Amino acid sequence: MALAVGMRVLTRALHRPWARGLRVAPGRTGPAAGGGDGVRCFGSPRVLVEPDPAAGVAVVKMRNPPVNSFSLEFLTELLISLEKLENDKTFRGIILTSDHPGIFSAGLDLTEMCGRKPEHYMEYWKAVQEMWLRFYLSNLVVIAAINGVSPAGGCLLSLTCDYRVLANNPKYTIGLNETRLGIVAPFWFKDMMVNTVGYRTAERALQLGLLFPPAEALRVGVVDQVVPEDQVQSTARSVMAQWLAIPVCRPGVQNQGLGRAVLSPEALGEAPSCLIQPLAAPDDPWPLDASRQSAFPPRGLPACLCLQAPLFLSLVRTLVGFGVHPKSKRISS
Ligand SMILES: CCCCCCC/C=C/C(=O)SCCNC(=O)CCNC(=O)[C@H](O)C(C)(C)COP(=O)(O)OP(=O)(O)OC[C@H]1O[C@@H](n2cnc3c(N)ncnc32)[C@H](O)[C@@H]1OP(=O)(O)O
Repeated sequence: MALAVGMRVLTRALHRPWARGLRVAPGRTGPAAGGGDGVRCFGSPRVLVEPDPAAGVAVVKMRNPPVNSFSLEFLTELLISLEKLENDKTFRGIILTSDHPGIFSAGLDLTEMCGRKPEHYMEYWKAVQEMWLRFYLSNLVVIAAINGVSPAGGCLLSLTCDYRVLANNPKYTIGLNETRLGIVAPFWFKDMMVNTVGYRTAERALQLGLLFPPAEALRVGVVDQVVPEDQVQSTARSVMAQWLAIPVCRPGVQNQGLGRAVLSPEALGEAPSCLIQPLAAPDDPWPLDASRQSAFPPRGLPACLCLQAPLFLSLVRTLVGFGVHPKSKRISS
């Protein structure tokens, strides 16, 4: 299904340039609807924040219809909301969830990744990395209340969180399914998965592009808890209370060398360039660029998803040499 949707979205974006600015839902700007107990919600058109100052917690709801894909606008608004909460000493934790039960997030916005100028890819990719780094390194406790399907980038976002609660609905699959779209998950996606589920499970999951239904997701450890759909929020709240009972939970974990293993200072320094340079340098345009698709058409893949040779090499390195990347060594050591 994901492959079919990927093909459909990419084809549409390539053939209908007017559709590229789609999916912006009008929403409340600035201070929004009043929350419970007289506390006001705030946020932006695509991100709703429901603060609970008494608990020191804010619920951050993604609302970028139809599928909460990571458009540039959405990523920007999400990061602004995170920053606001981090700068407000009232808050120590956030619960990240979707405003549209059924879809947590469809991941990267496929229309941002084709038919655009190289500068756009650069900007978009930086925003994706920024999202990953900022959530992963946030000084707030972040609990994911996953109330819908969560493929690819949606899964990555949840992997940046300290704890994942998934609603028990067989439709709510989660995983890094990039290979099914004919693209390769960047090494830092892979590293996050390795950190979470272990080497062998991650290897198989990424190679086959597995999307795990809840029971399986719990078994392999992609999520920490599976609960009935109507208990996702309350469970996330109780888990949060547990975390906030620890005086220095997030920094404490970092200091113990747990959980944030991927991000050594060198990795942080390298992260932005290692993907942007190979993918968006002037002589190496974005691999999904329609004008370059003929260079490497792997058999069996749709033309709109064909990979360029450099990316193919990277794919081979990921799939065949899984674990030989220097950052994998860093994780396993
Ligand atoms: C080459 C280098 C690349 C490097 C990047 C590598 C890392 C990539 C990470 C990613 O995240 S890639 C994106 C992966 N995402 C997916 O595989 C999800 C695809 N979508 C789905 O499977 C389904 O849409 C859904 C999320 C399960 C929802 O299904 P539902 O039946 O409820 O809705 P649909 O009718 O399928 O979709 C509604 C609407 O939304 C559009 N859409 C879906 N996904 C995306 C997306 N990721 N980006 C942009 N738009 C998306 C879909 O086309 C429909 O649009 P319309 O046809 O209604 O206009």
